Amino acid sequence: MKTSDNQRESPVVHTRDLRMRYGSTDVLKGVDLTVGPGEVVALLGPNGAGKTTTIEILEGFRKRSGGEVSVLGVDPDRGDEAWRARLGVVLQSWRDHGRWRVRELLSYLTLFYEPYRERVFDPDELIGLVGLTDHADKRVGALSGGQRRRLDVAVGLIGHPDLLFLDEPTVGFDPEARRGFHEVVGRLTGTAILLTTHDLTEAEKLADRIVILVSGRVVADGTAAELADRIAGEAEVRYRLDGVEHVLSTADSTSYVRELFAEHGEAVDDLEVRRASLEEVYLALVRDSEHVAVSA
Ligand SMILES: Nc1ncnc2c1ncn2[C@@H]1O[C@H](COP(=O)(O)OP(=O)(O)OP(=O)(O)O)[C@@H](O)[C@H]1O
Repeated sequence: MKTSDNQRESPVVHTRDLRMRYGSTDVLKGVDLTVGPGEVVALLGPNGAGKTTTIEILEGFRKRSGGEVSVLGVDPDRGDEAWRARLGVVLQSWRDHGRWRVRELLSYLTLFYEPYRERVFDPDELIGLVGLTDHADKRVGALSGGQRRRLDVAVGLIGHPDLLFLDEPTVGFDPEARRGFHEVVGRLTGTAILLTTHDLTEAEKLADRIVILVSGRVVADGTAAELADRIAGEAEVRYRLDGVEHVLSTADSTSYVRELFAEHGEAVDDLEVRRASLEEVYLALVRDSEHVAVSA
């Protein structure tokens, strides 16, 4: 679903001036965050920026110091079981369930969701979706790190959540497992997702919108392309003409390429148009924001 469509409906997550203080340290300094129905939002930021703290407040695991928070229309500090059953949570690490078997655990968890949800996942369907079919009868404690993480994702999804929190979901995945996970997320429909990650390729691939948090403040919020426009209005165009390589920067690469072909047609070879990568955009925004935070 497109961001513009989502924003017309009431958001599944909405915070205004969210604040968190540990002792005398302010770690969230007025965070405004919105996630629309079915929207996938990536929360990025350096270590210690406040991403996990934000997610834990939204999940109802941590009590905020100030500001307004609504998750699925409810203040997380007052969320009941029925509210919790609409959420899926994949934390950074779980330490429980080692003696359970994969299918057994997921089947058991459906019992919690069934009284509240119209639809829960069939455990075997979900096991297939996360690529654990060959391990369905294994004890959880005997899974590899990556297999364990796939199970974590399955645990988060079993109740067919309206909103799924994923805190660094693919840490420890091999490239194939990561791709498998991205496919799983891509196939989910009707579930809004708020994920944290340090993998910018993952953020760009999965997210409709990217929110960058630095030192407890949102410093950027938009699609990857919108963020790129903020720091770099120009794209780099490379091509080869009569065997000679040309490289130039232009603010209107579409018109440039159109004119290039109109003039030279098939003589143009190896054409490449490159905008700033999300990594370049991210590093520039974080650098600027940290500079402002230090000099303020
Ligand atoms: N229980 C706590 N008591 C005191 N300070 C805390 C507590 N939990 C987190 N902090 C501090 O709050 C700040 C934000 O931490 P948080 O875990 O939210 O950051 P993060 O953006 O998720 O970082 P990372 O990318 O490293 O996971 C950090 O400076 C951290 O040391």
